[in-house]
Amino acid sequence: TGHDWGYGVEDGPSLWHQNYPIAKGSRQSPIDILPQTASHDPSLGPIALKYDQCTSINIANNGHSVVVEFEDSDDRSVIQGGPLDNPYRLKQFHFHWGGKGCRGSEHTVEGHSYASELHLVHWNAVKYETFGEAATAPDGLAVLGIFLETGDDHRWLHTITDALYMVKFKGSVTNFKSFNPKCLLPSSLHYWTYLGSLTTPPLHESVTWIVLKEPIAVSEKQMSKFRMLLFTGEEEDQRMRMENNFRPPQPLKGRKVRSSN
Ligand SMILES: NS(=O)(=O)c1c(F)c(F)c(S(=O)(=O)CCO)c(N[C@H](c2ccccc2)[C@@H](O)c2ccccc2)c1F
Ligand SMILES: [Zn+2]
Repeated sequence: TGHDWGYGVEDGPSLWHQNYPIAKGSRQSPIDILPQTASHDPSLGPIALKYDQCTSINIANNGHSVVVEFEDSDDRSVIQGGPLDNPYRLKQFHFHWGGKGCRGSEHTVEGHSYASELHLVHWNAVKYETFGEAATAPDGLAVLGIFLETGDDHRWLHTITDALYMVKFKGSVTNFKSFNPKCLLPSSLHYWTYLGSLTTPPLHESVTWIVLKEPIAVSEKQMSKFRMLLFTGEEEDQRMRMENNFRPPQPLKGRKVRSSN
């Protein structure tokens, strides 16, 4: 069966509700963030990212995004603090991006889209046995979102963009060891946080979103390397460039967005 969803006219975000009715649920992501409306919550402490012992395994094109997977058999790389009651284990990170010079982020800030958005997906291994189990629990996942805007070259993103040619086709995977995503963080860890969902099917409403306020700068040349990836496999004759793999903002439905300071 493979995946029954995508980002095209025939299988895109506006149609996902047909196979995934939760798409019209009460805590869907992404959202448009309104900084003035976000309530500053003094009880919200800083987030802590303990990635120093992290172990990346591989980089893959899964037909929806480019994903770097991590070893998550112990608490070697976790996010904690902020709105989280437990440490959450880093499982993978991936990106969303647009077409040439267009919008591509999932979250927007007062309607403003960024060129791309990096998601670091973590799961609550304290309360749940497996990430699959965590992925369906209301407090199972924590995703750290980082905006990418075009500007100067990002010296560490090269490690990723230089590897993309090896995973051009859907289903391709290659070794990608000892990459520490700490190098992709902006200088400030100030954030907005709210309760939401995965932004791709199965759209489980299991995510505590932590979106950093400060974007990182990447060059247009680096962004263009993401766009040479393909949604399609090597054996398919119709080549489809991987771009605009983002879900648009979803209704807030009364949710509160909180702000660290
Ligand atoms: N924007 S988002 O963070 O919501 C997001 C994506 F946008 C996204 F593209 C992926 S994906 O893995 O690349 C393909 C969709 O499954 C995942 N991956 C899911 C996942 C991976 C690791 C740990 C938890 C969740 C996805 O693979 C998944 C969801 C539910 C159950 C199992 C796996 C994901 F979480
Ligand atoms: Zn994502």
